[in-house]
Amino acid sequence: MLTRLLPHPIRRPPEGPVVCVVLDGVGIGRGDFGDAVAQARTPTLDRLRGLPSFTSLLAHGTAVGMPSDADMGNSEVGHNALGAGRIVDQGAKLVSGAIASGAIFGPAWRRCVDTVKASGEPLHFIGLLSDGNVHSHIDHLIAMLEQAALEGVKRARVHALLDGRDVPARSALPFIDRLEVMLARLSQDGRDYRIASGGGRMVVTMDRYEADWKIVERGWDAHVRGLGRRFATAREAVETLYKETGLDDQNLPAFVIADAFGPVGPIRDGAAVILFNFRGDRALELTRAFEEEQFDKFPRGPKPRVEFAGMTQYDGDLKLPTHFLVAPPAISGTMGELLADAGVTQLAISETHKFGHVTYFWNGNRSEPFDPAREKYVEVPSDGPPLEHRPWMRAAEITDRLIAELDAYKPKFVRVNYANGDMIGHTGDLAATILAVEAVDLCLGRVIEAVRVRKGITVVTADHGNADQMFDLRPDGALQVRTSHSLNRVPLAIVDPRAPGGGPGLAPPPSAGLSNVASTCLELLGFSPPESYRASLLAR
Ligand SMILES: O=C(O)[C@@H](CO)OP(=O)(O)O
Ligand SMILES: [Mn+2]
Ligand SMILES: [Mn+2]
Repeated sequence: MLTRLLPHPIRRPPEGPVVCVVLDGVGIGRGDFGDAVAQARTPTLDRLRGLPSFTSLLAHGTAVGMPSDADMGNSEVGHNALGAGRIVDQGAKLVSGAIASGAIFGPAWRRCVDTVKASGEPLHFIGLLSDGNVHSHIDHLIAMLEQAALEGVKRARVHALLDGRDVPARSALPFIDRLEVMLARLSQDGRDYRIASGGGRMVVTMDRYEADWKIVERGWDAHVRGLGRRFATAREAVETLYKETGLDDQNLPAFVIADAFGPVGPIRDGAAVILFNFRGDRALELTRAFEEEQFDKFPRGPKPRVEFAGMTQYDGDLKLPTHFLVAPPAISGTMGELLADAGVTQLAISETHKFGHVTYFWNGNRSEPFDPAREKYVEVPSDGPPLEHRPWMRAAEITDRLIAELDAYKPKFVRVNYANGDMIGHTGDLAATILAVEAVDLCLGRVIEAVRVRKGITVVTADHGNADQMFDLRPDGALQVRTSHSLNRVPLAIVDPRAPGGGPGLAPPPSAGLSNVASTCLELLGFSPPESYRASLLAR
């Protein structure tokens, strides 16, 4: 049953809105030359640091439901924690737990294995080949390959998406080598296990929020139809493409592995396909291509009649995919749902790259509004790549629209995501990332002022770090460009012009993290947070 929000005994909501601003990928770094946030000119952030209502929050590891504190944060777990007000065990943890207990090899796995044992077609695995633990983990793939061999599956094919975004920029080869050793070991006793296709995750298969279906089409052509440039091995593909394009893993073009008989692993009728990514945003479009009868996003060709399973269910509203190996994190009673139930109008706004972050992730991996009459979701269309050529992205347009909606739609609660620190941080381009942070700071200043004029409160935070750490120190002492998120803490500031000093006093509980923000926003809106939520950051 849904908890009802009750009025707070003492706190009164402001006359205007409460606006929660998520500066995606803007953490608190070491202030050194590799910290693009520290290097940027940020008068607004500087001002926030001087408020009594400024603190820092944990945004990685167990504080956001990851298996360990060595795991960095990411947008999914960060926005889940922000929206749900609790720490929920996340995909990374649920899947490794399900492997340890064997629960992953349940009914959906059975269907796949039985299908290929009956047809003689291969069991196909598609997913991100790294140990980033943001979308996937290579250990999960290897555990499933071993189990398949144990259960007598004769043929398996891996369609390997190259990462370089949650792991070092050119780290594909060690992962490929590790997989090849495993595949060679399993290709005995009449078994035939091989890599069949692949490509860089940002250009092949892993699009999100329908930013560019071409990306999925490239993957479909390579994985399903066996169409694309042919190589004898994945190592040869990657080495050749490095040399020819100069690109890093995330942007390498698609490739197909072929032998004397042609492509080794097109996906044909009678096969089974497991999408082994556990995170949904970049898995949903390929899932739709496999599951939807009517499909017009790209010329799919005849839909292969295959048994399809996702690592988990990626969308709880759309029930996609139908079959999945591991039950997704159960996240209900998010602050969006409670506010909708209480009749509070809400606006969620971002540009395409992060649109689902403030809707789908914020709402516990559900894409639909709870009450369309009281919620407005605004997507500002993003630019195409290369994003580092436009580090300001759509920050100004988001800000224009947000301010316009404060008067037109008059929402009581707003959540907005600025993508720049994260999306440009992922390119590894330090100069562009400094500009990205400056663009966001300028817009943040505009938002705070617009909210102040309308007698509202602004809450500023971030979902994880990224721009705050643009280099890693390698063991040999050399610097290496860092394209992945950081493990740093993130800022939290509340601007409430009613309070002396410009913001309320804070009393953050020990190890306060992103999951403490929802209660804080609910209190600022004049509600008592539910018992099940983590404590508010406000001093009593
Ligand atoms: O781009 C993505 O998919 C991830 C990194 O893998 O970034 P974020 O969690 O910020 O969306
Ligand atoms: Mn993010
Ligand atoms: Mn990111």
